[in-house]
Amino acid sequence: EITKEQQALMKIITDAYNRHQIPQDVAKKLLQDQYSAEENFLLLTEMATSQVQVLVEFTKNIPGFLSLDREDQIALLKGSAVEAMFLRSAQVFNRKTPSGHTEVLEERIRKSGISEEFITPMFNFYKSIGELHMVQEEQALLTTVTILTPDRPYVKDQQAVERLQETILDVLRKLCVLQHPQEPQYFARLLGRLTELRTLSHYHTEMLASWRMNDHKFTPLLCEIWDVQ
Ligand SMILES: CC(C)c1onc(-c2c(Cl)cccc2Cl)c1COc1ccc(-c2ccc3c(C(=O)O)c[nH]c3c2)cc1
Repeated sequence: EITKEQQALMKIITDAYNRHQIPQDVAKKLLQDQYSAEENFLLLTEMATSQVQVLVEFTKNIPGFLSLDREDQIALLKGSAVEAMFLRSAQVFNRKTPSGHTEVLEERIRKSGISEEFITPMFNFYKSIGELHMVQEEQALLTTVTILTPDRPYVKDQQAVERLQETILDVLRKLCVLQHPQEPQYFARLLGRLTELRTLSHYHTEMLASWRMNDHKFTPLLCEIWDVQ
């Protein structure tokens, strides 16, 4: 079962995950009433930029992350940003509370210049995440596992990242058994979502290329993290 130090680790990560969220005044912008493709793209760009800032702050709270090589920290952030944002936006879609963000977020994503071939897998993913009914600890740990993926491009000390990731995977596996005793393959299903995230990340690269073809501008932070412009 989960040891004392694993409990402590899970608490640190879950508290950090809940603490670092998009500011409500930024999220509320989703509710404003312009719905042109241009307006939707600008709003989503603002949300993504704010989400990346939140992600950077969250990552600093992952025990051991700041002890990694500085360049590897950057490589892990760049390599996982899109996947972490898919997980975070999936949470918004599967939130039960009538924040109203769910409908407008879906509407804006569907009408922001993303081609149908990417929209379908994207919303299939959101649905498959919803069906997992993850508790918040599982969401926080799964995002952390995604960030600590050793084989991202340009990571030098993959072993160091692997050691950190294995520590988190061990806690997540035990938590899944505790939270879903009637579903022994639940942990495997969670890890299956990480494979789906990689595919979405490849689609995302093409989404960026097609937005740029139509002369869409990104913010400096997004250009840096996504190596565009
Ligand atoms: C540059 C733009 C156009 C872009 O490119 N690819 C993607 C993109 C898309 Cl379109 C889908 C998935 C991942 C990415 Cl990066 C995006 C938009 O990324 C987003 C959009 C929306 C949120 C988002 C919204 C609301 C909330 C929320 C709340 O309401 O309380 C709490 N946290 C939230 C986060 C995050 C990131």
